[in-house]
Amino acid sequence: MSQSRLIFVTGNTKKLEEVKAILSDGPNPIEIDSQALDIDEIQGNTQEVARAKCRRAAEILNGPCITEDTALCYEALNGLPGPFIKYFLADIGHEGLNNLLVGFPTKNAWALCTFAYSAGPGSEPMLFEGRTDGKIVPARGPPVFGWDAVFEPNGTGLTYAEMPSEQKNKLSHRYRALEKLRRYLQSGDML
Ligand SMILES: O=P(O)(O)OP(=O)(O)OP(=O)(O)OC[C@H]1O[C@@H](n2cnc3c(O)ncnc32)[C@H](O)[C@@H]1O
Ligand SMILES: [Mg+2]
Repeated sequence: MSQSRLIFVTGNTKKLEEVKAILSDGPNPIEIDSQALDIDEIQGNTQEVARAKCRRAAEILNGPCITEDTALCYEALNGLPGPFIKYFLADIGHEGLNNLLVGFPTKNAWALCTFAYSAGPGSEPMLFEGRTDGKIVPARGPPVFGWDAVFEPNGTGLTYAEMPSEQKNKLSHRYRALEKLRRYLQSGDML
């Protein structure tokens, strides 16, 4: 069994937990080291935000690394709050995230995860996106991780917060992005 290590730069311990669980699973596990750096995030679309953060992280570490950005996008709002979800969640909470959609016929939304990999300072980050479609619902389940309690992936009848972590980690936006990153890293013998 091959074993590889990679540095994941994030200030979010719940993300780190999920990334470790997903990448260490399966026949070709990738082990993660983490660095909790506080990196300024620019304004822009999800790809611009993801690239800028990874570029900066690689400069600070002076070496290869991955970073990740998560967006929650409402169909009725043409994809907003998108990459700004962190600030919406902090300021208006689960109830506010529902109230934003009062009066709109669709509660459809998608969770979008963008991993970025840089081979080191000056090396343009590569992006790996994963998307899970669902809808925004009144909060159900333990309010442990971000907006998990108000997002119900299609076909499950459960919010992310109500699912066992093994179930979320097989259908989540993060899982889908990490499958692409894993294929890239392992196909190119990057690790
Ligand atoms: O240091 P970084 O990696 O940037 O961590 P962060 O917490 O700042 O994360 P983001 O900038 O990507 O902002 C995403 C927001 O969405 C939340 N979030 C991310 N992934 C989530 C998930 O799978 N389920 C629920 N909430 C999530 C997270 O807590 C933030 O409030
Ligand atoms: Mg952040």
